[in-house]
Amino acid sequence: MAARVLGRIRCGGKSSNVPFPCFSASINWQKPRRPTPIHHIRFYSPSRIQNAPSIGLKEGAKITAGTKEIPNIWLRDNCQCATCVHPDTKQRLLDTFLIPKDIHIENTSKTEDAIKVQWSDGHMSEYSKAFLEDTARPFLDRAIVRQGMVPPQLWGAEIHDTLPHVHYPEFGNSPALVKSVLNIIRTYGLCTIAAAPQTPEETEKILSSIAFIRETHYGGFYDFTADLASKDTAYTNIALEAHTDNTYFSDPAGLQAFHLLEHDGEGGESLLVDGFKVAADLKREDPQAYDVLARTNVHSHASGNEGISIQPYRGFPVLQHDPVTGLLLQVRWNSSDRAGIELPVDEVEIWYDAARKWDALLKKEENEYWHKMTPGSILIFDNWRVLHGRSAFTGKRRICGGYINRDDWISKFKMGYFGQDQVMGKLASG
Ligand SMILES: C[N+](C)(C)CCCC[C@H](N)C(=O)O
Ligand SMILES: O=C(O)CCC(=O)C(=O)O
Ligand SMILES: [Fe+2]
Repeated sequence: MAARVLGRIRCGGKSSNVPFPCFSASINWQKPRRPTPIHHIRFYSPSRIQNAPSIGLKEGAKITAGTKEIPNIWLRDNCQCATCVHPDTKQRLLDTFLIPKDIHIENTSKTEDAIKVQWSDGHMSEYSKAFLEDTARPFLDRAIVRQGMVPPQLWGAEIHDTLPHVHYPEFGNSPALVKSVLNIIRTYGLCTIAAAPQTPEETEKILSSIAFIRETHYGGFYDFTADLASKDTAYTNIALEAHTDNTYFSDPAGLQAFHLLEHDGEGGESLLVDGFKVAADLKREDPQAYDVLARTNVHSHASGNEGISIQPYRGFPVLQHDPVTGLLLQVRWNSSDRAGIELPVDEVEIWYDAARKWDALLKKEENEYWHKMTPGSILIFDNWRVLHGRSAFTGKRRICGGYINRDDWISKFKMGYFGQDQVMGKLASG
């Protein structure tokens, strides 16, 4: 039976009898109903938030939010009481598919900021007004807490004069330090911890208080010089153009940290570029090139080390957007680690033309922030937004630091910025 079902699956446009199902893009259910709307680069701005939809009760006992009727199955499934959601683990205890298909409201009572519902299956639920209001907000507003969005401050070379930083002696290694650092990074894409202890041990402790440090084929917490300990140009003294790290991972590290511990030679200046700012420039100057970089998947690899060739499970565009809200979420750019471009070979020039424009903007003097790192100053930046590089150098140059996963630092950021109650309150409806 299973074989017959598989046999009907279309594979690469043809019927296939292979025992492994493979799905081609021509299968209808895979097609989005509308093409992805990335014709606009959007950044979240609080002024865009619309007024809360009004919550009402409709004849036939339906709860309404604005003009929308909230389906009873959704409401019952998202009851937040202690028998439906485990109070400690916050996981659903309710078996959704035991809810009768014809579940309906027997009775309601309204207080100032909540609605109590008596269900036809005998259960009682209470929904806060805020919870119900969120259900009918536009997707972009609903994504704010979930995606930890704050209005970004875009910057160029002028950030030199006002480099976002916190002063370590003011905080020590405390939760307040982490909270301030993450708030700054979420806004600017980077933060420096000034006057920090100049040891790898203390640097590791500070980074670990954000979240655990990611292990990669380079190790965990890193402490490196130009000795080719790993076969990657980072471990040489040659110049590195602006890039994001880990383009060869399916899930590139979210944060990256550098703490220069020593340098006794010349050069080795650090370069930082705000990828979101440059994306906004490209969008304005050449929307078509922007679109090509947003839609063309590119592959990447890390293959220098014996027995290793890391490649992501699929190609990703240079400018990665949320398919529903259109928000720019991630920049992936490392020309050194680039592999295949997912276009028919006779069409790849389209990508090169677009990438050339992007590259030229990245290299504009007004977008490049150059500085020399010094011991005691820990630089932490958002590797999904800010590109980094360095000039060639001589002498011994030693840097320590680490990677932190995107989901882990955003979790920490959200808990600090919005607070546990808001984050939990938006799980179902936000
Ligand atoms: C940071 N650390 C020294 C560990 C490694 C650097 C790896 C650099 C690599 N080409 C990339 O772009 O990801
Ligand atoms: O040496 C530097 O300043 C940075 C090297 C680099 O790009 C990296 O380690 O990811
Ligand atoms: Fe790098």
